[in-house]
Amino acid sequence: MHAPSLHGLYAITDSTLLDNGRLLPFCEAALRGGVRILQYRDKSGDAEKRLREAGELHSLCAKHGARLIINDDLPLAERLGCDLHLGQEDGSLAEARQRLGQQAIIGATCHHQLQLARQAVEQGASYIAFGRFYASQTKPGEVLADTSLLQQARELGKPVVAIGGITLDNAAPLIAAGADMIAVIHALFAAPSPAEVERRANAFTQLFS
Ligand SMILES: Cc1ncc(COP(=O)(O)OP(=O)(O)O)c(N)n1
Ligand SMILES: Cc1nc(C(=O)O)sc1CCOP(=O)(O)O
Ligand SMILES: [Mg+2]
Repeated sequence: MHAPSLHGLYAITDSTLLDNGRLLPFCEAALRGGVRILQYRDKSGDAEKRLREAGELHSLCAKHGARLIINDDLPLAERLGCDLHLGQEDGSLAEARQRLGQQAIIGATCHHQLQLARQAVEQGASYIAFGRFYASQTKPGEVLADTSLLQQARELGKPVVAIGGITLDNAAPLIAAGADMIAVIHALFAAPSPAEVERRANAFTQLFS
């Protein structure tokens, strides 16, 4: 597999928005629209469903030259040979790096704190994610991150992700401030059809050119 480009639109799935058979067609539309990093984020706790869906998405991503990042679940990432995203309460980054190997992408949630990002880099994170930048429908909570954080985070030498309430209308200042990737759920997948997901993915992707 060629080296991944940690740049551009980072799409994240949502089990509510993508239920009733929408997961695969909507994700394939996002991939057609230019997504090269897709995160499987499922909070159901249904291990059988998670294994099946993640496996299907892994094959789909391979077909499109994209990477599949599993949220929260090191054993699932290890089993499928996928990449991983860990939050502050999701286990040890160092252990994940040791188990998944040097080639794996392992991302870390750093909220709005550079100190968390420094620690994550020391423990082997491939990218550092900050948020929320705007009010999020998916994950309501205080908006604490701002664009100056992105500029400072660049000095840590790892790709920087911005997340939280990002839409086509508010993404540009984050990219201008130094976000290498913008991670999006609602503004991408709360769409009425795969065609609209593809159009939105394409429009987000264009913001990076
Ligand atoms: C790219 C990216 N950034 C941040 C998060 C949030 O991770 P976490 O804080 O562990 O919260 P959950 O997503 O697990 O609810 C993320 N998933 N992806
Ligand atoms: C999963 C997640 N983590 C966040 C953080 O701040 O760490 S915000 C968020 C939800 C992102 O979804 P949307 O694009 O719909 O706002
Ligand atoms: Mg988590």
